[in-house]
Amino acid sequence: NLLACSQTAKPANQQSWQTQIQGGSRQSPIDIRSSESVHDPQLTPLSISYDPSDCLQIWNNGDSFLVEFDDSKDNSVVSGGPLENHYKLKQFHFHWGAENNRGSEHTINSLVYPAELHLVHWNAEKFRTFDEAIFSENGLAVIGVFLKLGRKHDGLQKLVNALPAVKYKDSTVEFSNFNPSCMIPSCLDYWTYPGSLTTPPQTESVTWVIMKKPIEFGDDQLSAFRSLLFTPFGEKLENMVDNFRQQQPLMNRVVRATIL
Ligand SMILES: NS(=O)(=O)c1ccc(C(=O)NCc2ccc(F)cc2F)cc1
Repeated sequence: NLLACSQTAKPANQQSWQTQIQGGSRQSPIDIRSSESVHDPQLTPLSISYDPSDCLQIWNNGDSFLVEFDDSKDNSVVSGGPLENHYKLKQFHFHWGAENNRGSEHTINSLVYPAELHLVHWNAEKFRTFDEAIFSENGLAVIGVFLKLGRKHDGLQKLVNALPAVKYKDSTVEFSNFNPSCMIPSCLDYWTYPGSLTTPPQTESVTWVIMKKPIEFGDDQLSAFRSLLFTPFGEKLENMVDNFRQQQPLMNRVVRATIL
């Protein structure tokens, strides 16, 4: 069992306030060194199919804003690639920085992106609920997509327009008919490795699938992310920025890469 412990010795790159999971051997995020990744010919393309009618609401949970999906049906699923089973989409969220030189959780050869999207799925063939899967081996599959600044992302604008309604922590707003497929890059090449949640309880239940190609979005769209607040209504205003974890030691893990 993984006990969060704040008093263990921390590797140099570990920020002091971050908990270091005691005995954690597969923590996320990591720096992906492309030259050290292993090309695995057995890695097939991901099969991603989302139903926009499963989209329910946006929730500011004080860490990020989550776009939550109805996972009671089997319409929004990912399978294939490194995944043995099909995994249902539960929510997606982002991590970003206060400035453009930081924000992503994973890095590629130490290159940082200004933001990173996480599409969070749970193994509905092996577990009955998301909460059960989150604490189980092979429980979750998270697709990571890097965001770089450039042209405005037309598909994202609908989401950006809804953010002022969830400015404060613990606010939610109804949000429907959004297809997350618009945020998946056209190139389906990816890296994959065994890891963890990047926020507490940082359980080591995640198969990570990091898309090699970033998507583009605009400065104004990133500014809208930065206008959200960590704090609830009535409390001191703290902009929701720099909600990313530091990279963790790779330890005894291999990152595999597709050859598509
Ligand atoms: N950034 S990430 O993609 O790695 C990530 C994904 C999901 C969660 C999450 O659902 N946390 C809430 C939560 C929900 C249920 C539960 F049992 C425990 C728990 F932490 C946290 C981090």
